Amino acid sequence: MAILAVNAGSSSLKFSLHPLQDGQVQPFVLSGNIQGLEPHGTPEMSWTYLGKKHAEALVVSADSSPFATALQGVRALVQRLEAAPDIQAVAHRVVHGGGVFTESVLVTPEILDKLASFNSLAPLHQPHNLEGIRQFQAAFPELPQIACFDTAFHASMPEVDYAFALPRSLQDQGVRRYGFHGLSYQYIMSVLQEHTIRGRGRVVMAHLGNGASLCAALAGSSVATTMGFSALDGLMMGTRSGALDAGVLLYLLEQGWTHAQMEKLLYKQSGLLGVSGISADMRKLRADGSENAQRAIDQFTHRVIRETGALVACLGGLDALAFSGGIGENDAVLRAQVCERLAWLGIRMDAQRNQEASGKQAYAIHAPDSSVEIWVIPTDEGRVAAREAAALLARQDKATAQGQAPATSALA
Ligand SMILES: Nc1ncnc2c1ncn2[C@@H]1O[C@H](COP(=O)(O)OP(=O)(O)O)[C@@H](O)[C@H]1O
Ligand SMILES: CC(=O)OP(=O)(O)O
Ligand SMILES: [Mg+2]
Repeated sequence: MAILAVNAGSSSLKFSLHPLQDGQVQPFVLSGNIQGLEPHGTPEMSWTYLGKKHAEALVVSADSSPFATALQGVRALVQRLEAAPDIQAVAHRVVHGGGVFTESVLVTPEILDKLASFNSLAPLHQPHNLEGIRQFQAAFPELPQIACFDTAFHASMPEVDYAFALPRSLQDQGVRRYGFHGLSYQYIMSVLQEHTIRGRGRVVMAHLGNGASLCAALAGSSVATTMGFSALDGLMMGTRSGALDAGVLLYLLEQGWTHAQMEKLLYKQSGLLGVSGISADMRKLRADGSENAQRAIDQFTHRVIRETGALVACLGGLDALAFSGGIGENDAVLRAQVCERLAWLGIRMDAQRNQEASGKQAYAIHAPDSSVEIWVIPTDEGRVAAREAAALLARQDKATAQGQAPATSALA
């Protein structure tokens, strides 16, 4: 038996198949990624199955889109794998659970409708997430589809952090900070706590990928995060602006900008791409070497430093800092600059270990005299989604067994 995890991110579709042993989720046997999902893009699917690497270009038919083709590609792949364990459920990363879903749920048509009402709060993600659920439901109608929420990890945030300074009536309508990347933070936290007692203290986790955010955790629970009501707030990202003075939006409205133009600007034309005018991809900017590329990188780095300082203030100090996401896991220069500028906290990085960290599992990069531990932890949102799904199925089985118990004893 196994759980298939599907993670439709803003720039890629990731999938993984996790066998279950005695109800416990094992590391994946299949792991893959599809890039090229932008409109008119050419989806390229690459995957590793039982340790062997494969790649395939997917052909988008005239009546389809790159994203729908990608989902069909994953479906077809899992159906043709040889010796694959039977899939027991599909676990989907769903970015927005609003204030309603604070834990993973078995998807029903009513739940799907409710989740669709959050589409405009995460337009780069939520429609993709839900399309994934619909496609897999149609392809495998006998399998439970389980939604696992990015927002759920932040349900522990205190009101003083999640409330905006707006009239209470708006908060009652759900206008508040939710926070995202929760599956990633849940994973990073579990690995950190496995490796160090500091994971139970004051921790800042940096998920720096195409979408980027920071989370402050105390004793393993989220107490503050940089993303807000939508996945636009906080850090600068690949194509998203991050935190922006709301006055800019009022100005643009006054200038006649439409909702669609503003949405495109904030979600797709800003961030590293907008500032550099070159690319949203940190690797390309590092390789570019131009002044515009450097300006974008410097701004990105500065925002990470500035927001880390704010979260450390919320925590009243720092015991451990963890880097993750495509940039956090691989960009040693960014990690070094962030740690250097946070030296006032007693942070000391081991330069050699920082260079060695990329590609390793949970690697400590602090120097022996550092008062803060620094870790690089490759994230695995799929594994957390699979764990969530396995736990939900186990709870259901238990409830069913308990429901049957009186009938059994009555028979006896
Ligand atoms: N070696 C590297 N150095 C710097 N940045 C990298 C490296 N490898 C990947 N990245 C960056 O990671 C980002 C994508 O992160 P990822 O977490 O995979 O994205 P997503 O949010 O789609 O899951 C891109 O900006 C990419 O350039
Ligand atoms: C919430 C979010 O920004 O997700 P991603 O990093 O996958 O874009
Ligand atoms: Mg991501």
